[in-house]
Amino acid sequence: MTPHPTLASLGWTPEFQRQIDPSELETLTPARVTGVHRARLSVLTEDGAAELTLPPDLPAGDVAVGDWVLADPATGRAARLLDRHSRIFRRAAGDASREQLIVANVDAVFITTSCSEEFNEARLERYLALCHAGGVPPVFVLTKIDRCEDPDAYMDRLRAIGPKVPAVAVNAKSADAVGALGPWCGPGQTVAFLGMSGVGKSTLASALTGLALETGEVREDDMKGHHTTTAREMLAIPGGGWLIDTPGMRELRLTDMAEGIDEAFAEIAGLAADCRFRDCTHGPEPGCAVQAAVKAGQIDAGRVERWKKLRSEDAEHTASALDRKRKGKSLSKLVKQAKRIKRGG
Ligand SMILES: Nc1nc2c(ncn2[C@@H]2O[C@H](COP(=O)(O)OP(=O)(O)OP(=O)(O)O)[C@@H](O)[C@H]2O)c(=O)[nH]1
Ligand SMILES: [Zn+2]
Repeated sequence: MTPHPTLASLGWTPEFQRQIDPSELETLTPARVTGVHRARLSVLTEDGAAELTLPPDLPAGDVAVGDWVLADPATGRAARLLDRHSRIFRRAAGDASREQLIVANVDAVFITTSCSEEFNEARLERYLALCHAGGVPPVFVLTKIDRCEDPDAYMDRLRAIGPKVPAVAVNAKSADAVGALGPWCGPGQTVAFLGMSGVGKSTLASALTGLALETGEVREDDMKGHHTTTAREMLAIPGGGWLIDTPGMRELRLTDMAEGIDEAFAEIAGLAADCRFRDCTHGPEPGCAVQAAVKAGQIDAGRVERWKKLRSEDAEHTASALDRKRKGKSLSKLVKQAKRIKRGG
């Protein structure tokens, strides 16, 4: 039988403690969300796994795996949602101003890529932007180094797009892989994987958790039997941490992401502040600090082009979503008017 977890081992920190009044703890219990269902949450508390109902003012869409709630054991309800320190989100369909939460309270995201044709700067920069937008520290994980002549060349390319992002190189199938990810998977730490299909995420996730995850399934038995600390979407890492592996995380598409772009391209965004014109397109106009830096060989021209492309895509995305929203509003106005006319009002 697995011993019951402590709050700290579940990822509870002083940051969450500060959000609650000590008197609240007389009746309420902190609980980590391990599954979000239509009207119900699966959680882990110091007493083990439990199911909570949702209060009317807390829709399931506002809660994500990884969140902390205060549970009321008397009613079996989630009484209150605590502020999260990080999240992965995408834009809600049709409304770019609304966030659709994917996961919450993640301490590190492993942006996973391999030493192969799949390696793509533009895509990795998008993943970085997604992490920055949600306040999640990224870590680069380069896989398949055993199949490559010169993994260092790939490491150099990673350093070029994220000089401050920690990077590790592994053979995901070797016994050392778990140790390489260890620094981010200590007690109470929560991690998740991002990356294209086939780069080795499942291989690494299986190695970390000791579960056979290749099939994307965890047997029902494991839920009821001995592994009471293991939920399907938040998996215990022996020796401490937690791996969040939700369908939402797996299905995250790169076109969904927003913001975080200027942080992923900090050195370029910083220069743009020095352009002569405030609305500089960083193209042919005079006094462009970005183009000047390219000419001086201080920044990479390809990277500037990718930055511009991401920013224009982002602007387009936001504009079209706003447009749809406006159209939706005017349509509902028309419908209301029509109803009024019908009623003779
Ligand atoms: N030689 C070698 N093979 C690897 C490495 N990482 C992954 N593989 C193999 O590559 C294939 C795909 O790995 P997965 O772990 O399933 O990749 P994934 O990212 O989970 O892919 P999806 O499940 O489709 O998202 C498997 O056959 C792995 O055994 C590595 O570092 N070295
Ligand atoms: Zn400029």
